[in-house]
Amino acid sequence: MELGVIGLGRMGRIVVDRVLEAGHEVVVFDIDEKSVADAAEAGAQPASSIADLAAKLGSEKRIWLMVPAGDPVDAALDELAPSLDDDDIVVDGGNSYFEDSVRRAESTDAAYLDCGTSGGPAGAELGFSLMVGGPQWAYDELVPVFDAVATGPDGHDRMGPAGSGHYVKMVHNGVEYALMQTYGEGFELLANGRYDLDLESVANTWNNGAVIRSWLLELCEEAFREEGNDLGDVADRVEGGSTGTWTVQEALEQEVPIPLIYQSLAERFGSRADDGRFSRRLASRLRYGFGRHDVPRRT
Ligand SMILES: NC(=O)C1=CN([C@@H]2O[C@H](COP(=O)(O)OP(=O)(O)OC[C@H]3O[C@@H](n4cnc5c(N)ncnc54)[C@H](O)[C@@H]3O)[C@@H](O)[C@H]2O)C=CC1
Ligand SMILES: O=C(CO)[C@H](O)[C@H](O)COP(=O)(O)O
Repeated sequence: MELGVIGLGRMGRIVVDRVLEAGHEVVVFDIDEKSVADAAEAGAQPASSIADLAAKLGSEKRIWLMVPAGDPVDAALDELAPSLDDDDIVVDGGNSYFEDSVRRAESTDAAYLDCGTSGGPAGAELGFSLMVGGPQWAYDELVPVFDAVATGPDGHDRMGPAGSGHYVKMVHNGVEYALMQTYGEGFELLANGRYDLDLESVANTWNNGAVIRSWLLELCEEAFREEGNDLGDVADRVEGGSTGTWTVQEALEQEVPIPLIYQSLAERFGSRADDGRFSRRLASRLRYGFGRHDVPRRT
């Protein structure tokens, strides 16, 4: 198969590498020329613009967008629009708001797949977990690409119609916020409690057989190993928040109580007052662990 990939940052580049590795051909574009040159060196065919990428793909285009959510997705779709028709397929693998994806699916001539992507840059070696919404035929057609980008055939599935992939990913991120918050609180109590504990050792011990073992807990272990028992200069400031905000807004609309997820989001907002809470400093460092997001540091 031949796949066009637009957006070659932390995530898009992994899509390119994994699809190439599986033996497919890849045409790439990014507004950053160096990213295009780097991907070309890895074996992809470079394009000089989105129109050029579409032209290089010929008929029955399969295109994966991995650009930041919001305006960049609409900008890319606007540029693609003159080249698309109903036997083409566009995948949005970013963290788009699900209602935007429904709108885009309705207004794009191509079949549109909204694909929630989990695993982060740090998960590249294993492959991602992909939650896909949109037409069944388009999902079926792209199974070889999803097999390559995901952990394998079990790492992806069609969730339902347009919007459902990004909806499931939105809720996934709400869960992610709450898990990070609860690990943060537990370690904050241990850090300030009765015993002088080695927190890397605690995390390691928990990761070996404990009920609460998980990848996020492995990333806690990594954070203590790399930053030190007191998290060094990691600041009490947790960035991000859009996907958690959408989750809470949706829960309010559906009248579903999700107090833990709401409280985790509130903690992030509270962190912007910078009063030095350990739990939030750990949450911030974990965002680097899985997503390679910048860690604000104490000055
Ligand atoms: N980093 C993470 O842990 C995860 C990120 N995501 C989502 O994946 C998407 C991409 O994220 P990252 O790769 O982390 O971001 P990134 O900032 O590392 O890369 C984005 C890339 O898109 C390019 N770009 C921006 N506008 C463009 C346009 N109009 N045309 C072509 N290229 C354009 C940028 O130059 C950059 O190379 C986002 O929606 C993000 O929320 C999803 C799951 C995990
Ligand atoms: O989707 C992700 C992980 O699953 C991304 O890392 C995302 O950026 C995290 O969300 P936020 O920026 O709101 O913390």
